[in-house]
Amino acid sequence: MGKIIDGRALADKMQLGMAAEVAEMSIKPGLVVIIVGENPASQTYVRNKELTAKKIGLHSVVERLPEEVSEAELIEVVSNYNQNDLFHGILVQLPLPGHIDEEKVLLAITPEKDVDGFHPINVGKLFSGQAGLIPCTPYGIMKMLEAYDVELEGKEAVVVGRSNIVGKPMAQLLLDKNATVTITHSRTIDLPAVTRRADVLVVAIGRGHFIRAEHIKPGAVVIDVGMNRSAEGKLIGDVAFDEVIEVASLVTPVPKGVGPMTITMLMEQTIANARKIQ
Ligand SMILES: Nc1nc(=O)c2c([nH]1)NC[C@@H]1CN(c3ccc(C(=O)N[C@@H](CCC(=O)O)C(=O)O)cc3)C=[N+]21
Repeated sequence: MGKIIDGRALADKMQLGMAAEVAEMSIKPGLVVIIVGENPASQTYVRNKELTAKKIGLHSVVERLPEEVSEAELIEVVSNYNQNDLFHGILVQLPLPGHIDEEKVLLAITPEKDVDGFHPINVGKLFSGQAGLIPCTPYGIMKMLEAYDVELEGKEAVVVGRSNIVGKPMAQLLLDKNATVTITHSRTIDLPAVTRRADVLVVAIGRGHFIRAEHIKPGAVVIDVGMNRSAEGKLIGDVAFDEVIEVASLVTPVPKGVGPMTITMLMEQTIANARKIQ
C-alpha cells in the first residue's frame, strides 16, 4: 500500500515561505491574469490564482474581458501590461474563444513576463538547456518529486500525454535530471506494457480514471495531472487512485495534488521576476 503525495500541504508550506520573502522585498511583485469570457472552470481556476496571490502579498489584478473581444483588442491589452512596470507576470487564461488565435496571443506576451512559460522563446530555452520561464504544472511536479526525495537519475520515467503545456515540457525536465524518458500518447501500441516500465509515471491525458492498477509497476511513483468531471460532477483525475495506490509507492490525489503546486509555481516565477529588477 503506497502513500499520498500531499500537494496541498507542500504548496501551503512553500507559499508561507514566499509570503515571508515578499514581505521583505522593496517592491511588490505584480501578477495580472487575463480571462476572456465566462467559462465556469476557468473562473474557478482564476479565482484560486487570485486568492493565492493575495495571500502571498502580491499585487494581483484579474482583467476580465467579454467573450466577444477581438484578437486585436486582447493583444492591445497584453501589450499595455508588457509596458507596465507594476506587473512582473502576465498570464492569459486558456482556452480562448474560437475566434481568437491562441498562438498569436501567447506570442504577444513579452517573454520576460511570460510566467506560464508558453512563449516560443521560453519553450526554445527549455528545450536547449537555457534558463527561462518554465510551464508551471511540470515545474510544480518536479518540486513535488524533489520534496519527496524521488530519485530520477537513470530511472525509467514515462509521460502519458504530449501536450505543449504538460507532456512535452515534463519530459524535458525529467530528461534534465537524467531520467530515461518515454512519451506515450493515444496512438501508443500496448500502453500498459510501456507504463509498467515506469519508475515514475506522469499522466496528463484528460480521461477520468483511465490509468488502472494494470498500468503500474509495483513501487512506482504516480503523478496525476488530470482534471475531469465525473458523471456526478466530482473533480476526478486521470488515475484510478484507489486501486493504483495499492500497487504504487507514492501517488498524487486529485484534488489537492498537482493543482495547488501549479498555482504555487506561478507565484514563484512572478516573485523571481520581480527580484531580477528590484
Ligand atoms: N494560461 C493558463 N495557465 C494555466 O496554468 C492554466 C490555464 N491557462 N488554463 C487552465 C489550466 C488548469 N489549471 C489549474 C490550476 C490549478 C488547479 C487547482 O488548484 N485545482 C485544485 C482544486 C480546484 C477545484 O476544486 O476545482 C486542486 O487540484 O486541488 C486546477 C487547474 C491551470 N491552467
